[in-house]
Amino acid sequence: MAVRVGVLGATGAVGQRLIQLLDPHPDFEIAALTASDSSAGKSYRQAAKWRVEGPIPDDVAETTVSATDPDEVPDDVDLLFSSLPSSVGSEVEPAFCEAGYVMSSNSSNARMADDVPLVIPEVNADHLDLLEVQRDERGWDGAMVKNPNCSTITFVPTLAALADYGLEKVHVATLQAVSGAGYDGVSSMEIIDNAIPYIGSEEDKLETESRKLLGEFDGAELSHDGVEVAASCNRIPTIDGHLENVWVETDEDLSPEDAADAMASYPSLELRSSPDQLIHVFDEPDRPQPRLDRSLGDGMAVAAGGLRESSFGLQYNCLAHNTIRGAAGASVLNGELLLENGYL
Ligand SMILES: NC(=O)C1=CN([C@@H]2O[C@H](COP(=O)(O)OP(=O)(O)OC[C@H]3O[C@@H](n4cnc5c(N)ncnc54)[C@H](OP(=O)(O)O)[C@@H]3O)[C@@H](O)[C@H]2O)C=CC1
Ligand SMILES: N[C@@H](CC(=O)OP(=O)(O)O)C(=O)O
Repeated sequence: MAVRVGVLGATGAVGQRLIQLLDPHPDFEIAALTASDSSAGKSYRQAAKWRVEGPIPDDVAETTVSATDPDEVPDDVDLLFSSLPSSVGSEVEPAFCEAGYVMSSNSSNARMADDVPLVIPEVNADHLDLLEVQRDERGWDGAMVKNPNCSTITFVPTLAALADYGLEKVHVATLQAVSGAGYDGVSSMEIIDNAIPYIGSEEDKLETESRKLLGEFDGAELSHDGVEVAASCNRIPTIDGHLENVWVETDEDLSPEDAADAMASYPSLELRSSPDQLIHVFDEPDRPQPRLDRSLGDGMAVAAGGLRESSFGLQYNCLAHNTIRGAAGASVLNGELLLENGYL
């Protein structure tokens, strides 16, 4: 029987992607949609400005949107996907977990909390057991797992593939699509014929979340990895797909050929939304590119290319679809991991 799920922030850009992924999902059934008080009481069709490709699923379109309040979500909903603004998430997500709901959240609040697992299933699925510590410490029947920032999700799988060579220092420069800022985030006058070398708080997220993801959980505590990460984040006028330039210094010698093998053979998982191949490695020096490569693995794969030696160690480019692998798809994958691990 399908697990009954709800979407918090269902009318937003990421909420719409969540609905696209959850509506046909064989293990999940959408049973609640929430948004702000101004949307509550309206049908989803009235409340949401639907901006993703394809129509609103019929059953979703006529569902009444609720306020984002634990009392408004039916008790028989077992799993919530949250795509709320982080300022709202920090207020309301803990209340849902306290009320007994298990939550897979995409919002950035609490990602770095010691007792909150920050998970990319292919990289650190074992961190999910931090939920036992979380429940002990917070006295929750529910639970909260987070996925990382979309730019973090793009480069961390490639680092995980190289971890056996001993990661020392990483430099990463991003070229981020406008959808990452949300529909109203960057105006056309700002971004057309332009690039903006600043995205608020983004660099810190890449530098800190990556070390948490690559850290070790000993069953009681999570230690962050010691790799040094420096990030520079830029907004460019693509619609979807974050492209990143990465330089990696390792303890052991690492040739571009060995790095390509390590990435191409890095295992995917057998969760429903896992891509068959997690990291696609291109031989062509001008790939990956956002428009051509963001939909690999239905938007759930990572692409890498341009692997070469540089005076700062190995250099390469990587790419992922920011609103699928980097946001909604990442939350769904964590939901599937929660299901597989008996948390639902
Ligand atoms: N866009 C992207 O690519 C990515 C976004 N994220 C993160 O995901 C989250 C959502 O982003 P995005 O979908 O772009 O944001 P949007 O602004 O498009 O959507 C926000 C959603 O939250 C609801 N909401 C806003 N204020 C409140 C409130 N006070 N109480 C309850 N619900 C509220 C909105 O409802 P209403 O329609 O009624 O206003 C809407 O459903 C953010 O934390 C963002 O940082 C992460 C990665 C990528
Ligand atoms: N800041 C990201 C999107 C985002 O909302 O990230 P986060 O989930 O860390 O808030 C971007 O601009 O592309």
